[in-house]
Amino acid sequence: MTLTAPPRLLLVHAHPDDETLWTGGTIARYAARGVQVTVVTCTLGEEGEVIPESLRGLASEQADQLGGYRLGELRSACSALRVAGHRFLGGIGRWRDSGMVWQEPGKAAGTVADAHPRAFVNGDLAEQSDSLEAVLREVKPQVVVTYAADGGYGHPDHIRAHDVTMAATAKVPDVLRVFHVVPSREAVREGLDRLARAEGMPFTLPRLHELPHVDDESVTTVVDVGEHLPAKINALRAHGTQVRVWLDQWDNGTGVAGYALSNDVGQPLANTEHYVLARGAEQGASTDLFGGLGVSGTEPVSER
Ligand SMILES: CC(=O)N[C@H]1[C@@H](O[C@@H]2[C@H](O)[C@H](O)[C@@H](O)[C@H](O)[C@H]2O)O[C@H](CO)[C@@H](O)[C@@H]1O
Ligand SMILES: [Zn+2]
Repeated sequence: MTLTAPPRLLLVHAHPDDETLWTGGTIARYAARGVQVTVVTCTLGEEGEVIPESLRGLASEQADQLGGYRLGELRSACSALRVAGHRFLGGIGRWRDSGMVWQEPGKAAGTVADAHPRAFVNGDLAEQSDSLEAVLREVKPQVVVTYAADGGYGHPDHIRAHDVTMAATAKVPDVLRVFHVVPSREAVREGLDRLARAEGMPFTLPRLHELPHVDDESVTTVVDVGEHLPAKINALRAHGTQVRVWLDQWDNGTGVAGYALSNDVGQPLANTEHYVLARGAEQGASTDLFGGLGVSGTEPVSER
């Protein structure tokens, strides 16, 4: 019997919670198919806001212990999604959450956080790219996922994660495909319509233009994650300082699910996650990150 190594997927995310918010269904889907999934997180999320009143003392401007707490949330979420391996870029604590960039009239863009000496966006891009390259050469993923050049919604750490990933993967030829995870306009629109019809959602219902989204013509790959939404919901719940989950009649399997971050803006949970192929062969990639690569072991176990 010849043993072949399992297919390998590696995802690069900026903060603890992004792996689930952006790609939780995809991770659960491929892990369930025997794909070895590795998540690289670039910071500990130290500058995040804190939803539960009882935990607000952890915030950076108080005890500054949120990073350590979010480490525990991340581990629980990775377990719920069946992540096989996790790394912090440059090792745990190397890079700090840079904070959100804000623009006050007459003031330069930036935050107190991004003046921190370890702020991710202030780090040396070459050092950061070398760190990721080392992980890529160790893990040897066929497929890598990160954000598009705008970071998905403009957060400076997300933009830097994109830059680091594109620089590192360009130096590792064994990476057969690089995808950018993107918010599909149609999926966001349909999800907001579902939330609008549901009763009792406790969040502010935004309009489409208030949520990040891309034109669906740019989407190359639509991954069906419907059967893995329970795992994604459990992982979202693990990130309790950052996310609140709302389920409407979910137990009958046909309900409506949504979530909100600390800004209390409702966002839909969709049955699909969407990608733009940034590098590699497009043939076969329309519904499967590994489609057409001839990498066995990514089809459902029942179909083998
Ligand atoms: C999903 C994500 O990237 N979250 C980041 C983000 O958090 C948001 C930020 O605090 C914003 O000001 C809030 O309105 C929003 O609700 C938050 O989700 O930025 C944080 C600071 O860099 C980061 O820790 C968090 O993971
Ligand atoms: Zn983030």
